[in-house]
Amino acid sequence: INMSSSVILRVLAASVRIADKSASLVREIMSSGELGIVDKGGQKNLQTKADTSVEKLIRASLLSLFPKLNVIGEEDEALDATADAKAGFDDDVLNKSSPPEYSKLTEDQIVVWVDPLDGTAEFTEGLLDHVTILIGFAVNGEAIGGVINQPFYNYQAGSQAKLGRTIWGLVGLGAFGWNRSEPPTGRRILITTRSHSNELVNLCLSSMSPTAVERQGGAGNKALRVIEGEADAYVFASPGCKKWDTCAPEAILRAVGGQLTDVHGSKIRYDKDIKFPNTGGVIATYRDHQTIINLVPQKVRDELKS
Ligand SMILES: Nc1ncnc2c1ncn2[C@@H]1O[C@H](COP(=O)(O)O)[C@@H](O)[C@H]1OP(=O)(O)O
Ligand SMILES: [Mg+2]
Repeated sequence: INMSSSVILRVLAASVRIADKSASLVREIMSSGELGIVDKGGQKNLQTKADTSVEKLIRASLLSLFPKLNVIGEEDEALDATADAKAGFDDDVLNKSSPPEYSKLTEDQIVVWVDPLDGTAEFTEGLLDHVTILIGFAVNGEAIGGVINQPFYNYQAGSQAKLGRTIWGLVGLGAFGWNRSEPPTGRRILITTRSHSNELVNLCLSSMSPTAVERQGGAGNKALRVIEGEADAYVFASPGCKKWDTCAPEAILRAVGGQLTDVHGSKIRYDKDIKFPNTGGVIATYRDHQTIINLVPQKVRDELKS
């Protein structure tokens, strides 16, 4: 390992590898057929064996290498000392040079937001391409870097296709592992939740005169669809999403020039002592963010305070 790389690049390089190992674990659990589904209470708020095992793996691996990181995860599992911490470092990440603003960051300044399995409801229903593993990095309350691993990418493309992919990014450096198809002008495809909908979510969507509304699981998945040009905005007028759902997606969107904010257009904060829910909802775009924000109806603004 190149110890001359900045801390943020080393943390990212390790996280890319850790996310890869996590993806193998998720695929193993899926093929075992024993998902171990637990209802955490509320609307489609599920947990499986994959959520807990992956969170343990990510937490133990990161902390063994970088003990001073602040790691916050959805499942809040106790550290598992048996998790194999030797995932290594991704060379493609280490070979980049750090943007100057982050070159002097120290471990203790980085807050890591982990969603071990985003799109759990869809995972249990076999909608496998909606599932992602999210590792996001925040500094001074801002999402600056992240990894999105899609463990079942290509699962319908035949047995020759390589299963799974990793997208990673850092603000000021860019994001890697994605492909954009430029959408036709004038189109407005909105993408939103399929398992956490309600009247307010639907009111917001219908106020935006969409060309079409797509309903898919996962915050990571929906952000990727926006980045790659399959949808024009991810719109979720509900407080159900948490910081670990949005940190990595927001950082990667920002790294490619996009935005992810609440429905008021205000930045989401990721400080280590912040409350978990994104009470102001979520809107993400690759471009023309303010155009979408301006279409949010007053009732939604009133009900979703930042
Ligand atoms: N009402 C809710 N209760 C629990 N989790 C929610 C709720 N709404 C959204 N989420 C979380 O936000 C993410 C994005 O929501 P959606 O997939 O519905 O668009 C989901 O993957 C889910 O995380 P997770 O699947 O990790 O539990
Ligand atoms: Mg999630």
